[in-house]
Formats: sequence, C-alpha cells, structure tokens
Amino acid sequence: MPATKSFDLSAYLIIGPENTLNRPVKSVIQAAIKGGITFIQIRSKVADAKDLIAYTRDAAAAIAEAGQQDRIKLVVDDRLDVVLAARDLGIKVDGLHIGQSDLPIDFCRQYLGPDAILGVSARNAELLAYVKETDVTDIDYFGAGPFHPTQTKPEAGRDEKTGEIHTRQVAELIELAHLSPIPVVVGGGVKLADMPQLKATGVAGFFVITAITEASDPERATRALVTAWQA
Ligand SMILES: Cc1ncc(COP(=O)(O)OP(=O)(O)O)c(N)n1
Ligand SMILES: Cc1nc(C(=O)O)sc1CCOP(=O)(O)O
Ligand SMILES: [Mg+2]
Repeated sequence: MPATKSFDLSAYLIIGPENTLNRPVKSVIQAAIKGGITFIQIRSKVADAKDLIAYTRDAAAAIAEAGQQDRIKLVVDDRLDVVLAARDLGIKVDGLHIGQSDLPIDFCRQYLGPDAILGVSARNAELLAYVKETDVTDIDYFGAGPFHPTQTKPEAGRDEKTGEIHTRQVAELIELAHLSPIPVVVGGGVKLADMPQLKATGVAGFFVITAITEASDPERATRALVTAWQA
C-alpha cells in the first residue's frame, strides 16, 4: 500500500437507490456525512452504469460540498467500469469494492492503479484460513459478514450446500482482527445495539445499509452509530 494512502473504515455506509425508501440517494448521503460517516460505497443491483455514475457523482459532490474530500472516501461496489468512467469524467472516486465472484483482484488493481482503494469481501466459508492465506499485496481492506442475517441481502452467509445462514461470531472476529494483515470492516444486519460488541473485537469498523438508509432521520441514526463506535 503506498504510504500516502489513508482511509478511515470506522463508519462505512453502503447505499443505492433501492435502499432509501424513495428518498433521493444524495440527500441520505448528505445526512450521513453530517452525522459523521467516514466511508461511502455506492452499491446497486438495479441501477445501470449510467445511473451508477450519476450516484457516484452525487456522492462525490456531497462530500466536496461538505469540505470532506480528505476525510471521507468513496468507492463503488462491483463495477470497475463505473469507477474508470467516473474518473474519466472528472469525478473524485477513490476506489472499488469487489467480492469473491467479481473481477480478479490483480486485474482490478492493474486498471485502478496503485493509489486507488481496493476492498475485497472475505470468503464466507473458512474465513480465517482464507484471510491467512490470501495475498494482500493488491488489497487495502477486507469486508466480512454477515454479523446477523439480513433482509437487505438474504443470501449473505448462506452455505451453498445446506442453505443455512452462517453469521460471523464474536470470537471469530476477534481472531480475524488479530491475524488479518489489512484492516477489516464488518457488517450485515448491524444496528446500534451491536456497536459495543463489534468494537470490542478489534475490527476497524462497521458497515451498514438500512440502519442509516431506512432511518427516519439518517443524520441522527449515523451520529448515534458513530458516537457508540467511538465510546
Ligand atoms: C464493505 C463491504 N463488505 C462486503 C460487501 C459484499 O460484497 P460482495 O460479496 O461482492 O456482495 P455484493 O455487495 O456485491 O452483493 C460489500 N459490498 N461491502
Ligand atoms: C452488502 C452486504 N454484504 C453483506 C455480507 O455479509 O457480505 S451483508 C450486506 C448488506 C448489509 O445491509 P444491512 O446493513 O441493511 O443489513
Ligand atoms: Mg460484489
């Protein structure tokens, strides 16, 4: 990782148009920024490339309007093409988050360049072995989950053979935080009440969708999460 690359995963918002109860994505992002969010990921399984670029532009504008470009990082889920196109259009996007069935890590790094942030979802099965064995040369952080089963992504943690949902246990996260050579952010069904337990594991932060995007007051919900994390 270049020495200049710095980012704060402690309060990580994932957001797309399907998550905001018909409220504009930008307004929820603006509220989350006021509430103290440190990292934003644009993720949508329904938006096309053009709309994803527009959401990325809105998020970058919200960060810039708040004067927080140095503090809040912005990445896009899954879509290397969207990140590259957004950059080409002059949008300040900091990187990409990919999962186990997305493009290869080294391919993404090659196109993103050394300064971009590249996050990778850790494998669900045999998580600790995966994190121990994976070459992290091209990766900046791991995402791990789910902490609880979640309706936002019902397949998260599902065992392909049995169909059972496996959630991440506190003891496992403690070990994960200890042995991972790069920071780990944990999410999936995470709510305010989880903050003390999650923080105590030693992971770098939490990621949430609905705890913020479906809150009646997203700014207040974000502030509560951030305050609880920092306590
Ligand atoms: C921070 C973070 N962690 C994990 C995920 C899940 O990514 P992935 O496994 O690629 O699944 P989708 O989000 O694409 O459904 C994430 N997006 N962010
Ligand atoms: C995008 C995502 N990835 C997960 C994983 O476990 O890998 S859980 C998840 C959705 C998180 O949404 P909510 O905070 O509403 O539960
Ligand atoms: Mg993905």
